[in-house]
Amino acid sequence: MSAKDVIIALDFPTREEALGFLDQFPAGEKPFVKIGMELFYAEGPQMVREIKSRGHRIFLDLKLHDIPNTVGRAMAVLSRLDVDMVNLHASGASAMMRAALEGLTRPDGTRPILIAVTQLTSTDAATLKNELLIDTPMAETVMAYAKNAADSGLDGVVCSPLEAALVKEQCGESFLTVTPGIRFADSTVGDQKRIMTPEKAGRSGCDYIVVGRPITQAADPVAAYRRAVTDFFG
Ligand SMILES: O=C(O)c1cc(=O)[nH]c(=O)n1[C@@H]1O[C@H](COP(=O)(O)O)[C@@H](O)[C@H]1O
Repeated sequence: MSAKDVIIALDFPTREEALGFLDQFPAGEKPFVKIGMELFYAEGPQMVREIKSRGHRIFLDLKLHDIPNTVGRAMAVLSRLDVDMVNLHASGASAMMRAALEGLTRPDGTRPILIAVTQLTSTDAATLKNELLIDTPMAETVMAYAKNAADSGLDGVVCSPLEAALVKEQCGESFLTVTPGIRFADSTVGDQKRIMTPEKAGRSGCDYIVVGRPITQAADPVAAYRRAVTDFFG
């Protein structure tokens, strides 16, 4: 199942802004995109269908986290949307992850890729210890969540690029690592804490890098996307 690609985070508040962004790409260039809470809450499932009909692969990033029954039933609804990847929080624990997998699987046995967020890339070691009250070091925490996700039958995790190689080592080469927290050396870091350049991420066992503001806020977004692709593939 392992693949490699750059996913653009379409973090826009309206359909017009999201489509306006995509319209800058030439007709034959169809980047893999992520639709997150902002765009989905604003525009709903129709936005997903419209972007899919334009030929993009879609990671629907809604980070589900609730009791197993609720997450399983919500995943069954999401499975009717033709998305390629969905996610949940691994901290919801294994019963929730198994319910999600079951809910997501369509009657014909197919389903989108399901990945689990381990620790958000905006969380650093101090926050982990002082606010989340997790005394285990970051890498060990991410690894424990990743193993739980793998044991629950999920396809991979969202982690920072800093942990990707270790996840691959512990959970197997085909277990996907989807990594936000990507910044060019000359990018603004913003709220991200565990970051890496696309170039280094490409050499660190990341299957997919998720890049938002360094592309969407660039003066030339198409050039910034191509720069990320070139750097990532090396
Ligand atoms: O699940 C995610 O996609 C995600 C997990 C995580 O730990 N960190 C993280 O930044 N993300 C998402 O990845 C994107 C990163 O955007 P930028 O920081 O603008 O590159 C955002 O849409 C986040 O919601």
